[in-house]
Amino acid sequence: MKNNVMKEIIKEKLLKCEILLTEEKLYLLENYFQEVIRRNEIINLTSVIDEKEFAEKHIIDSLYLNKLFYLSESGKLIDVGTGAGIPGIILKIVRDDLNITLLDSVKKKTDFLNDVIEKLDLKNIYVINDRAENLGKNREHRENYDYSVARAVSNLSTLAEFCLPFVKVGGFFLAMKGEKAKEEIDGSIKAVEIMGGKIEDIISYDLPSGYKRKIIVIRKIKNTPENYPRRPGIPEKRPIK
Ligand SMILES: C[S@@+](CC[C@H](N)C(=O)[O-])C[C@H]1O[C@@H](n2cnc3c(N)ncnc32)[C@H](O)[C@@H]1O
Repeated sequence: MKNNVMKEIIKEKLLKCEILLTEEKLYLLENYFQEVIRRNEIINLTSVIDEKEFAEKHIIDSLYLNKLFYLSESGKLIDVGTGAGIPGIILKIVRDDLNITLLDSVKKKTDFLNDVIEKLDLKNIYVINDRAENLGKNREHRENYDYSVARAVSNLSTLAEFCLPFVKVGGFFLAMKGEKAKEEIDGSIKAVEIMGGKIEDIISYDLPSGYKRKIIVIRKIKNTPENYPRRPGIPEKRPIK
């Protein structure tokens, strides 16, 4: 079985980034990888199926969020457009204390996430099948999280409308982005402001093979106006400019 190979690959890459994990956590990460690959034959979860690439582009990238940004103990986090559970499932594996909600609009993906959570016996993690535009209006979720995160979902202007309504005033929206983050920031200033956010920091890092990544840290400084997010589809069709 390839299991141990993946565990060693993850371990070696983590060491390069000075991230130390217990054998138990490495085992869970390896099992998560196996589950994604197995289900990927039936539903399209990721185009990254090579072990080394998966370890770096998905696992290490998600763990950098935990390494570089202080996520408070027992904080509540929502991963918007989580897909196969990235970064949400990976964060949950290393952070028992965080309360994590995984949101995705595709039912096949949320079914997969529920299966994985059961198989890996993860606790304090919840899955919701809905669109961000709908859930952001729901009183139980609106301005109810310390953090919202999103990776590879949309441009930053649209993401501000998807993600900031979930965040309490004083909390953060963390956008995981690639090299072109600067251009995206320029096009999102108005949307961030309208949604009640303020760009506070841009954290840059390189993955072990040199891929350039950024975390855009947006603090929620005032409530999101009631009329946002707009109807499903509108934030993507007509991003605020
Ligand atoms: C390219 S995938 C990225 C998945 C994962 N975050 C990652 O980094 O691999 C984008 C995901 O966002 C979801 N998505 C797109 N728009 C959404 C919306 N308005 N509400 C909820 N989920 C959405 C899609 O279903 C898809 O699973």
